[in-house]
Amino acid sequence: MEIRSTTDQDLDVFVDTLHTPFGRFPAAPAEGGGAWWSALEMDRGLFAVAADGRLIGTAGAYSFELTLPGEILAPAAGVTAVGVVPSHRRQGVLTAMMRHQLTELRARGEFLSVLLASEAVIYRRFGYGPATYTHRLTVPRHKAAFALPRAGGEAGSDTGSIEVLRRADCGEILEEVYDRYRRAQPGALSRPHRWWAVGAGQPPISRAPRYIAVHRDADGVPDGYASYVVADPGTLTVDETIAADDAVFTALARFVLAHDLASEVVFKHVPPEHPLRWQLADFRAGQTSDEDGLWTRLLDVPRALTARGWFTDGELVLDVDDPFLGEHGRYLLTVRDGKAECVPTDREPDLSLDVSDLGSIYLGGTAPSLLVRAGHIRAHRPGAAALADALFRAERAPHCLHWF
Ligand SMILES: CC(=O)SCCNC(=O)CCNC(=O)[C@H](O)C(C)(C)COP(=O)(O)OP(=O)(O)OC[C@H]1O[C@@H](n2cnc3c(N)ncnc32)[C@H](O)[C@@H]1OP(=O)(O)O
Repeated sequence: MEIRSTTDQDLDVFVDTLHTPFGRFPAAPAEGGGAWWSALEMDRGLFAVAADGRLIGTAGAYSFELTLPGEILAPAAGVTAVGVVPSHRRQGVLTAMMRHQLTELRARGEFLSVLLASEAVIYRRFGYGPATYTHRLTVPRHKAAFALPRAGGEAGSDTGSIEVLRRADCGEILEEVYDRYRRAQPGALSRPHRWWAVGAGQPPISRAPRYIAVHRDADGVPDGYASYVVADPGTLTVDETIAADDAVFTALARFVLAHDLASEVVFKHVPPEHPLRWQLADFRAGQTSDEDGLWTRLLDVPRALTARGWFTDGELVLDVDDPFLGEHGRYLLTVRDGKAECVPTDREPDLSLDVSDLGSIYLGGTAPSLLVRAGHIRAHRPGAAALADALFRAERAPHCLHWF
């Protein structure tokens, strides 16, 4: 078997080969727009080729920016389009592609790789760990009354307005509002202009018909939107709610929850620790289901740890094992005034962990102490896990709703 890079000329055969592992045929492009694969970066793709020349596997990567805690924007490879044809599964094809890809990413100078996992059992062995989470919230309309927030506060006061547009008429607004939002949201990914231009991905990037409730501030500047559609038997599904702040999110949520002829509203992506549930008069009104979002992999531990912002001072010695790449490092992490230094050390470790666990705690969405309790991370002294919790926390829960 051989792993080879793809070029633009390979797009059709790449898409065709990729669909076989999923047992599906490529769907017709969404109405008036491109198919999701029109955003593929074919200079970053890989084919696995069998000894007889047959194409048996694919993998790709997008060039994204990931927002790290502290509103730091870092380049991140978005691994995608991974598949091995059913006749050649469990023979190490994916393992060979992952090894090749990680080596290539490092050669390009990248230090972070992220993905959305089709199955949770696949990627930990390659050093990825679940790092962001998202909630699907379903609210029956008859239970959708809001409690009046006693203290008022930011979430209670909206001075803006909402207008309903059609997806086809407001692409530029969506692109602008999303871009402003993602720069301030830890765990969010950029949506390169190309995605919007070709209508790749899922709604509202794709041109599938959708209504867009656009929120504007008091000066008329768009600062949020909810992309939605009502389908039989009266389910209003919100693809995503993007908001500059809590007040805008609340205004948009109130708006869709008041939609006539909808018997229930499904918010596909509500960030963890979101106040919406607390704002409803009936605390049990919404049913939530949790999903993992972004899986993160560190390719250069000191670079990744010094890149993000920090919110508490402290010092930790981390003993990091990377079994897939056969590497091991012990680092002294020192945080002062929002910035970290990370240097090799011989000091006794505070925590021993696998690089996939470091990926899980990196964006602040998974408490290190949780992984200590789960038996993943080993704490070598009392207080080490609590200190790690305080250090790794982000300004708010990381969240990624970009599908790729
Ligand atoms: C980011 C994305 O694109 S997510 C999309 C991922 N693709 C899919 O889900 C499409 C359908 N599935 C597939 O194409 C394949 O089964 C893949 C890509 C998931 C795995 O490819 P394979 O070539 O079979 O993986 P490979 O042989 O290298 O497996 C390595 C190890 O992972 C395990 N493994 C791989 N996939 C799975 C799985 N789906 N479930 C359980 N174990 C798995 C293997 O058993 C093996 O374990 P071992 O080392 O203990 O023997």
